[in-house]
Formats: sequence, C-alpha cells, structure tokens
Amino acid sequence: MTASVKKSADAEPAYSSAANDLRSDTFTTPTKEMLESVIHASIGDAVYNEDLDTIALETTVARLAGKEAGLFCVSGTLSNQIGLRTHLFQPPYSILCDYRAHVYTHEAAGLAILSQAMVTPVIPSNGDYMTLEDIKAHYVPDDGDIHGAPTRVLSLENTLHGIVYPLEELIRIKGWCLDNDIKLHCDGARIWNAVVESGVSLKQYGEIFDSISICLSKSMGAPMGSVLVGNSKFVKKCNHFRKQQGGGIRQSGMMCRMALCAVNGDWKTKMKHSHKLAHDLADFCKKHDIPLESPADTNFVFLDLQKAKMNPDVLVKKGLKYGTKLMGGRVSFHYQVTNETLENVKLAVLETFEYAKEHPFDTNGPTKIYRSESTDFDIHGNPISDIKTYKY
Ligand SMILES: Cc1ncc(COP(=O)(O)O)c(C=O)c1O
Ligand SMILES: C[C@@H](O)[C@H](N)C(=O)O
Repeated sequence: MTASVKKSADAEPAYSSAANDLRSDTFTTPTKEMLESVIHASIGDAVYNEDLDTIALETTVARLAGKEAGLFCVSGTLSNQIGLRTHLFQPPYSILCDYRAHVYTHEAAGLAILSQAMVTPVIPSNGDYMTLEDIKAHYVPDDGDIHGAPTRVLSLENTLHGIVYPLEELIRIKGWCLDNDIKLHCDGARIWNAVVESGVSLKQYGEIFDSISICLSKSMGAPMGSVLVGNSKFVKKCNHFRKQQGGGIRQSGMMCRMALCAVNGDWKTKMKHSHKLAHDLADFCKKHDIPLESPADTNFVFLDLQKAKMNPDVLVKKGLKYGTKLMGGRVSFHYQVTNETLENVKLAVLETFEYAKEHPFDTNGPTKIYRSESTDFDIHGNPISDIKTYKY
C-alpha cells in the first residue's frame, strides 16, 4: 500500500523539530517561553544551595509529591542511581525490579558498579506489571542465609512501557514492603503521564513510595533534569552521592527555571494530547490486526514486531519515507507531535506490516527496545532498495 505523504504547506522540514519525532519523548524541545525565562534565572552556586530557582524547583516538586525535600539532578539516570544507592547500606544486598526496568537495562550497570548491588529482574506473570505475588516469588529474604544478597529495595517504574501501575497493586506492595523492611523507589520518568491517565495524584504516589525520581525532560518538555524526592534525611544523603558522582553542578538555575515553566504550566493538557494520539494509533493497529506488545495506556505504543515478523529497520525506513522519525517498535508520542505525524506514522506502520507478510523478519537475539540502526540490507543481505534511507 503506498500513499502520498500528508504534509501541510508550512510543515517544517524533517529533522528541524520534534513535531515528527516519535523516537522518544526525550526529544521534546524547549519552548520559546522556557528559553526566554532563562534571562531571568537565578545564578547562585547550587552546590552551596544558593541558587533560588533550583531551590524553587526542588521545593515545588517535593510539595507536589507530598515529600519533605527534593534534589535537582541533571538526568533521570543520575536521579535513579543516587536514590537507589542511598537506600542501600551494608552489602551484600539486592534490588528487585521488572526485567524491562530502565535502572536495569539502560543505566549502564550503574547498580552493580556504583551501588555494588545485585539485581533481581522479574518477568511479570501477567506480562504487564509485577504483582505482589511476583515479588514474593522472587525476592531474597534477609533470613541469615549467607548464600544470598537480601532484597533491600524494590524499584518500580510508573509508567512502565507506558503501562499505568494499578493503584491497588501499589498499595498491596507497599504494605508488604513495610512488613519486610524493604524500601520502595519509583522511577517516575513518566509519572506525570501516570497521574493524568489514572487520576491518582502525585501526592498519593508520594505516600506509597519512599523515593521518586520525577523526570522533567520527557513528556514535560524541559531540556534536562529530574527531581529526586523523599524525606529530608534521605535527600541530604542523596546530595552527598550526587556530589560524589559529579552531579553537583553550579548555576543550575537556568535549567530549573525552564523546568519550572513546565511544572507551573498546563502539563495535564500536554499529557492528554500525547495519550490521545497514542490511543488513536493503538486503535488503528487493532483495526488492522497489527499486534501490540503491551497496553497503550499512555503515550507509548509498543508494536509487537516479533509477533508480526516486522523488521525494525524497515519500520525506521518507512517512517522516514513518510517524514517521521522512529527508532524501533516503540512509537513514542509527546505533546509536540502533530496529528499529521500521527496519520503519517499510521501509513508507515501499516506498510511495514504488509511488507512483513512478504518479507518476514525474525529477531536474531534480543530486540533493542529503543534503538534500531537503520540499515540498507535485509536479513538475507539483499539491498532494501525501495525505501530511501537517511542517517540521523
Ligand atoms: C523509564 C526511564 N527512566 C529513566 C530514564 C533516564 O532519564 P535520562 O535520560 O534523563 O537519564 C529514562 C530515559 O530517558 C527512562 O525512559
Ligand atoms: C533510551 C532511554 O534511555 C530513554 N529513557 C528513552 O525512553 O528514550
């Protein structure tokens, strides 16, 4: 099936904005309001806790989460790593998480290296999110058995692969953690999405989790950063580990001022827009029997490439053919994505699905969730000549 690319007359050329970028919500670009706010940013040294906009962001986000304190981190990775490290005391110890968790799969073995922690990755029995039963079946009890590394922290992600963690399950897990003296951390890279889709407030999540890494650089659209929230004693120690790991930056007010534009802005509308687009694509896939890997609760649509025998490289090329940027089976929506891009990515996905019927692709080894190098050849080494290739 081929169709003409739908582009508005004033469409910006590809690669000049995030309007056509579905690779990740990390590609959101700062708004004019954010950039103009920088000129008014405070310029204190944040290492000495003297930067007013940094303090404003930390206290604002902590208050929203109902926590005593917050710490600005330049990335979600740093925020997760120092948060988890701070919950850990005397090795040997372990952290239990979902086998897809970013802290396990995409933070460069930070838990092993920076925290000397063993990780227990768990495949949820329901295929979507870990239940308390999954956790009980895999955690390492602190029962004196010298063979084990007791579970000290449970690290959950909300959303995980775009899936909203059911509140009642979180409450069950929290009760068990309290009974077993296990800390509960949330990788909240997309917690704002979870809040909007579930109706659960950030404060309610704050009552459940001992710490939350709250990202500002994904669907919120700030250029960088996260705020790690928890009680004052915890955040004070996090600050120590942040300095140790080189995260004690100086005039962070400029970044925090831009992030405050997002936090004080209408972020709920932003999230709803991206969820609407994702739900629309998910419905389209359902209509065309294109399998999905997980429910499209929020801003992500995870195509089940293996089940559909779809080649991620072909998908990337088809995406580019229709003026959209993809990098694999995860189609990531955010508030800057346009309806035109949605219609174009539908064409790309459907054409890839049809192409797979004639050219089935079997993933040889683990599918990279986030990254697929677009290639010029299919698995038989034949050139994929009918699709123009860009390198980006
Ligand atoms: C679920 C999740 N957690 C944490 C991170 C890390 O955030 P950052 O890229 O700012 O280090 C990401 C990636 O952006 C993510 O997708
Ligand atoms: C690639 C990964 O680290 C990033 N957090 C994303 O979701 O795109």
